[in-house]
Amino acid sequence: MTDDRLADLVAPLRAAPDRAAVLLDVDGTLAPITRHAGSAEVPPPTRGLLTEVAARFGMVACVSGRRAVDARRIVGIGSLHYVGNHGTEILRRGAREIETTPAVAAWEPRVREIARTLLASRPDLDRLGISCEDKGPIQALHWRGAPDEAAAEAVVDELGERAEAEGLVLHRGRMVLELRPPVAFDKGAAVRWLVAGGGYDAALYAGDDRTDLDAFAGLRRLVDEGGLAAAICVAVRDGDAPAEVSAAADLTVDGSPGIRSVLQELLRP
Ligand SMILES: O=P(O)(O)OC[C@H]1O[C@H](O[C@H]2O[C@H](CO)[C@@H](O)[C@H](O)[C@H]2O)[C@H](O)[C@@H](O)[C@@H]1O
Repeated sequence: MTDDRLADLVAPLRAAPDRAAVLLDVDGTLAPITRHAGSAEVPPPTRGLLTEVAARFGMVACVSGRRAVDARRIVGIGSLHYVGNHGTEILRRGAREIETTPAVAAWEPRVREIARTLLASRPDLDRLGISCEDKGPIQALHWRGAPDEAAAEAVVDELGERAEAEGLVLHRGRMVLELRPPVAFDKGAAVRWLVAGGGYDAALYAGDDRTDLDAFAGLRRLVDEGGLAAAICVAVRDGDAPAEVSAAADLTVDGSPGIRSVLQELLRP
C-alpha cells in the first residue's frame, strides 16, 4: 500500500467531511488483540486521532461484537455512536440508554441458561484455559493463550455442538466461538441502518474479522442501490486475522500503526 493509494481512497470522504461516515470495528482494529478479552484497550495515540476525526466528520461510529457499553468503555470517547453485539444494540452519542433488538434481547435468559448448563458440565474449563464472556443474548467462549490452544478449541467445539442441539446458532471469530440466538443479524444490516437516509456521500469501514465482511458488503450494497456514492473498505491485518478480510478489502493496513495512518489521512488539511 502506498501513501498515494490511501490518499486516493479517502479523498471522497475528505472532499465533504460533513457528508461522510467513518465506521470502525473495535477489537483488532482500534484496540490491539490481547490474550484476555478484559484487557483490550485503544492506545492513547489512536484515541487522540479518533477524537479529532469525530469532531470533523458527519458521523463516526464503532461497530463491535462487544456489548455497546463495553465498546464505549474500551474506546473511551463519549462523542461517538456505539453499535454493539454485532448490530443488535446501539448506544447513541452521549446516550445513557441502550436500544436493543427485541427479538434478540428476548433470548437472553435462554441463551444464558444453556451456557450455564454447558459450562457446569465441564469443571476443567479453567485448567484448559477456556473462559466465557457474558454478552447477554450472546455467550462467547474464548481460548486465546490456552496452554494447549488446539485441545481447548476441541472442547469449545464440543460445547458448541451441544448448544446447537439446544437450538442456538454458532459463530466463529478470532479464537472465540459465540453461542447466539437463532435470529438473523449482522454488522451489514447495522451499517446500512446507520448510513442509509442520513445524507452521506461516502463511508469508510475498517475491520479485521469475518463479521466485518458483512459490513463491507452492507456498504457496497448501498453504493449499488444509489444510497452512497463511495464505500471504502479497509482491512486491518495482524497476527491471526483471517486472510479473507484483506482479500475483500479495498486496502489493507497493518495493525495499530496502520489504522492510525488511515485516521491521519482523513485529518490531513
Ligand atoms: O467486532 P469486534 O469489536 O472486533 O469484536 C469481536 C470480538 O472481540 C473480542 O474478542 C477478540 O478480542 C479479544 C481481545 O483482544 C481476544 O482476546 C479474542 O481472542 C478475540 O476474539 C470480544 O471479546 C468478543 O466478544 C467480540 O465478539
